[in-house]
Amino acid sequence: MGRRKLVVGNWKMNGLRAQLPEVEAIGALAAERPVVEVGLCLPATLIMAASQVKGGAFVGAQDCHMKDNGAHTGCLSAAMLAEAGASWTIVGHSERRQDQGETDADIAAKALAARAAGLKVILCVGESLDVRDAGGAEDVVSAQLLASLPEGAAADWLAIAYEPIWAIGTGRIPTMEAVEAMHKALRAALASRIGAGEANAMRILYGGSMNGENAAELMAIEDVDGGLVGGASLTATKFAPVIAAAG
Ligand SMILES: O=C(CO)COP(=O)(O)O
Repeated sequence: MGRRKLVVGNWKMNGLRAQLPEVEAIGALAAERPVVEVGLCLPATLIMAASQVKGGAFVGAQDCHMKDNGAHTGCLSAAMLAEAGASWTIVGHSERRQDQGETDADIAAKALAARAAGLKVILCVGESLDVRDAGGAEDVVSAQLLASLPEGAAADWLAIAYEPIWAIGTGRIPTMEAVEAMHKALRAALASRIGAGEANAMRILYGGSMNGENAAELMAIEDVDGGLVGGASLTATKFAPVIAAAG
């Protein structure tokens, strides 16, 4: 189907300038493996310095505001992040949906703001453990995806990350069958909104305790087009086998 694998590290609230050598080492790994698209979504304070040493990796942000500018103390617009050197941003991570109370509508608006500033976007969705245990997680997450999907969603600027909340930072992952079923359902949901051609071209990443041990198996699943990686992206040593597993 020709979807280039996309492997992105999300450093969350981790990283000072002392970690720039890790960025540089990950950038070197990415340059060695151009078949995979590799990036790091960093704390905003590191974006500018990281873009000087990023090698073959792209540098991204972890969130952006939905407005271009204005009275929003402490927030950063997509244009600010782009100017600092970001070429991608995450929107809708479950930690922000939870900690900052972001709604599906907020997330769609953020994605549009990012696109308007020239950023590519990783839009995150995923279910809680209660939803997983109750059954029907595919329907719940598909509905969440369609509710937060921005207008004009297209594969050349948007990727989706499926991140089961209960798998984030826990060392637990769903069964391969469950991941396969979810990614298939999400692609079908995308097709219902943007058409089969665009949906087939769009990358759907898996995230949640992905590491060097499980990445190859996860990324071998037909509709898994890469990973959004937290803890295992913080050093080049840990991230290297995840990147290698993608191609
Ligand atoms: O939330 C995640 C990436 O956005 C996943 O984090 P972990 O890989 O640390 O579980």
